[in-house]
Amino acid sequence: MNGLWPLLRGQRARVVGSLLLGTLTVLASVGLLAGSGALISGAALRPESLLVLLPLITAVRLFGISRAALRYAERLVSHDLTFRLLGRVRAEVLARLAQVAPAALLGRRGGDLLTRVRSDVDELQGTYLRLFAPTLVAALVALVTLALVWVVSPRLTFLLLALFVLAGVLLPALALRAAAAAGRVQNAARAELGAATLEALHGLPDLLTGGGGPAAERHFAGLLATLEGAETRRARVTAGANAAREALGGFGLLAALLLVGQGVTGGQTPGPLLAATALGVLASFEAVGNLGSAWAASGALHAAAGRVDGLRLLQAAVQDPASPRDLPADATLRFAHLHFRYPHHDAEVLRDVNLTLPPGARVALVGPSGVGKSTLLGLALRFWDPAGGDVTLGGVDLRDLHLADLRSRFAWAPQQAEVFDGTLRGNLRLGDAGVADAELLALLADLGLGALLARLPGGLDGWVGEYGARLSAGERARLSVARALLRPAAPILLLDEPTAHLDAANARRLLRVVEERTPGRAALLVTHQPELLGPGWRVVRLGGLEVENRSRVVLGEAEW
Ligand SMILES: Nc1ncnc2c1ncn2[C@@H]1O[C@H](COP(=O)(O)OP(=O)(O)OP(=O)(O)O)[C@@H](O)[C@H]1O
Repeated sequence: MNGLWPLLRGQRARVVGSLLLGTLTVLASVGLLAGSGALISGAALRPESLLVLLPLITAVRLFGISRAALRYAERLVSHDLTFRLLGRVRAEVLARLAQVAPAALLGRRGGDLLTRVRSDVDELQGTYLRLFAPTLVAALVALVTLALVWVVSPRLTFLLLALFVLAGVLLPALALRAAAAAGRVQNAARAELGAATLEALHGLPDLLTGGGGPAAERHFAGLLATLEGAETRRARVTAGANAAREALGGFGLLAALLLVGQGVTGGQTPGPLLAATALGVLASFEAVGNLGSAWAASGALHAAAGRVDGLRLLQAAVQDPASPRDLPADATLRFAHLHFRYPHHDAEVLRDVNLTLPPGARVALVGPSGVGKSTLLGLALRFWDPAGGDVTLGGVDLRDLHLADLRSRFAWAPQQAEVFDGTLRGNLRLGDAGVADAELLALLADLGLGALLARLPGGLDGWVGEYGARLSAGERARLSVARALLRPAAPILLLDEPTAHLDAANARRLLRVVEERTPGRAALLVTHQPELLGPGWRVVRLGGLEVENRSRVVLGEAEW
């Protein structure tokens, strides 16, 4: 349970309250059954003395009513605790993902991340309800039951202790061991199924048209068979353990009848205690029996905690400085003798790159595919830190600036334009939440998206679909540029191939809009179509045609 205890930090009052209520609920059940047994046999043995039984009648009623009230109160407290726990874990995990993105998340499978963030975190919400509460309540109930039984029959106490250990510790431990391998297979198959489903849904058109359908079907059939096999093996173990536990409870009942019965026939024990003890013992197994499922849950919870911790422990590629410097007023961006290689890669992507982007400058970055143009923009945004040389803003090293401050200086339109499943307006307002509709409409018209507005049912309220599926690639790219243009406070625009999906007329139009709408702001634009640029642009070639020479930067040459 070591890895799971920290989840409960700061919740001591609720944990203690819920444990007390849970224990009292089970003891009320034990009291109800034991009291009823004593009452019935008392009434049968001495029907004439009903008055003597009055306290017992009251106690039985009290146990009956209080059991429901206690259970209700216990559920309120424990569920409140559970939801607090879930809220905290989810917030922590999402905050961590935001800190380490994008570098630490690249290369991780989306489906696996989704399973961790959703299913594993959901699983962890059961830490208290499914593991801690039943275990601790069972221990407390067992102690109280053993103490009460000791008064009636010390011999029965020892036997009951042995049965409790068997039913609550040995049996679950054996069951857990027997089901462990199946549990591991089940977890792995579930994670793989989640990832494969997401990938298959995403790539469905490619699978259908590229003939990959049968292979994908076989993969899914294999995974489902593995999952089903593992689930069946676990279910068999659970069924066997449940049957054995019931048998132990029945054995406890028989032992109580036998041992206390001897006392009753010998005259040392009052008759009504026979039924009271036997039924009380049976009721106490309710709590001890729950230990089996608690143990079974413990495996899944530990696995989930491990996988969630895997996210919590992700190392960010860049850190916020301990004492950040103030943002400089000057927005000159400079790469000086820059070297960079991606983590876990030997080859340098950028080697001795020098480039200055003064305020208001327009620089177009060109060069062969894969030479590192997008990477350079990522370094300006400090997604990674350079391996050598430095990147400065207004003369201040980026590593000395608060990350949020630094990124507030850039308006970025990435190469893969990210469009969220929502309305056109919602997507545009990511750039500026307060921007008026009239301004949005004017910008869309400027960018040649008037036809999209007219076509999309609902106009600005029109739904763009998942990842902008209802838009063309060129429309998505222009939407992304519009978003960047709607961040007027950012003095530097980073535009990564915004014209890649546009025809020449629309591409020229987009570049003209960028120029007209960003007076005084600098722009670093990655493009493979420098011939479309106006005269205000300085073209910089990153690398030569040979990959070996790709670090050579030629500044300001009129190559086209
Ligand atoms: N996250 C990453 N991890 C490892 N290598 C990467 C990563 N991203 C890019 N690369 C590699 O770094 C090199 C530069 O990639 P980059 O995307 O910067 O090139 P580019 O010049 O923008 O290319 P293009 O013109 O095709 O968009 C490529 O060889 C690419 O394979």
